[in-house]
Amino acid sequence: MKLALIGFGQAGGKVVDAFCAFDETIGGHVVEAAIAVNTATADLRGLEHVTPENRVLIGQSRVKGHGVGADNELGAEVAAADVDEIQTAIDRVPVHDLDAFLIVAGLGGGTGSGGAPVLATHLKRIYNEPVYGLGILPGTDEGGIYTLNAARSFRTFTREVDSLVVFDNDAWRQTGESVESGFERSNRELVERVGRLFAAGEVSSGDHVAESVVDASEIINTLENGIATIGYATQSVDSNTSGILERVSRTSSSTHFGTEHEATNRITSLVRKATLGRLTLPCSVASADKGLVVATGPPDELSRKGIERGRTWLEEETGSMEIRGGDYPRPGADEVGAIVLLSGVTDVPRIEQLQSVAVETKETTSAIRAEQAGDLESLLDTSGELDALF
Ligand SMILES: Nc1nc2c(ncn2[C@@H]2O[C@H](COP(=O)(O)OP(=O)(O)OP(=O)(O)O)[C@@H](O)[C@H]2O)c(=O)[nH]1
Repeated sequence: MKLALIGFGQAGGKVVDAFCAFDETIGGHVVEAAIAVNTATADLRGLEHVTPENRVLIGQSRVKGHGVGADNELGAEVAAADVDEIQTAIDRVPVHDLDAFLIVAGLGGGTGSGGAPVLATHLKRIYNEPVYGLGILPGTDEGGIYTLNAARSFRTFTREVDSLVVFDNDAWRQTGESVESGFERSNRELVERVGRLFAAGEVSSGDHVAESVVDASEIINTLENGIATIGYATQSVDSNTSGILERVSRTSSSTHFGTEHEATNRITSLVRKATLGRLTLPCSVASADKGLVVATGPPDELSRKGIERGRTWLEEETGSMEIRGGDYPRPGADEVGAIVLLSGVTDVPRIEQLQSVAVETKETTSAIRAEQAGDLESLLDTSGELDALF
């Protein structure tokens, strides 16, 4: 399906940039427009795939292009004040070709954390197309202020979008990695999942169209409310071998049975792996309200029976009757994959932990501020011996 991507803040811009690069690599044709919004000039300058006219600097009169320094209330204020500048860039997007907007932001900082929910409210007011969010949670070691920002933004962003796909930096961190290379790798993992999911609903007329190909409306119907998470698993197949097997299968029914059986089992097992492996936001799968199973790979590997079995298995795991399934054929691909989208998830330990640390941070910060005000007053107190100048 066709998306207008809007990256808000540094993380948002970088992820949109990586998304565009990935979309080009796989020929996904998902990105109809890519816009980056920031309060920091330097962050916008670093982007490669967002055209200069689609880089929108906001809040110049307040922060002079230096960012909002993790103050997300200021981020929200600046976004509300300059929303017309963002709209000018969106006005250039051919909205009639769009299936949805996707606003991407790191929720721990200031600009994206505060600005993304403001933009979501604005877009919902103007357009009929769904507005999705892609929110990145900070690592637990980033400190109280990032956690507090993320918890407050998460609450607001979830309320303002049609669905918030969440990526937890904490769950995707690897030991021994520098922050920068860690982000680069996480961003690749993130855009691979989100990019392939949306590309599945964008099979163009020239592509091989399978019988049960996923349609944009199935993604839209799955992403109807609340919080969403994505799982992905792949297995290599030798495209030459699969071609040979297909040729052999035409002449030998037992080989045909063997190959089909293998393809069915492969897809079913990949659906399980994608669901039970690392999700973009780890959660209890049973709490999902809706789901979508997409099998991707060379057309002759996409067993309908496998998809159906995977779909039924996910129905049992979630207890939901709204699990959709389909395929995304990629002729010539050398691997088969399963993408699992779970939406409306409600049992998410990481969110509960984020919220309780945020509440603690808020209480501690207020106590420190009150104490500091008292301490300063007593430091300046000269028992009436000295007067202030004015
Ligand atoms: N996954 C991922 N997370 C990132 C990346 N860059 C920053 N983050 C996370 O995003 C949060 C910080 O948000 P930023 O986007 O840097 O901040 P900002 O929105 O530009 O806001 P200010 O810098 O305060 O003006 C932190 O929690 C980081 O962990 C990235 O490239 N990938």
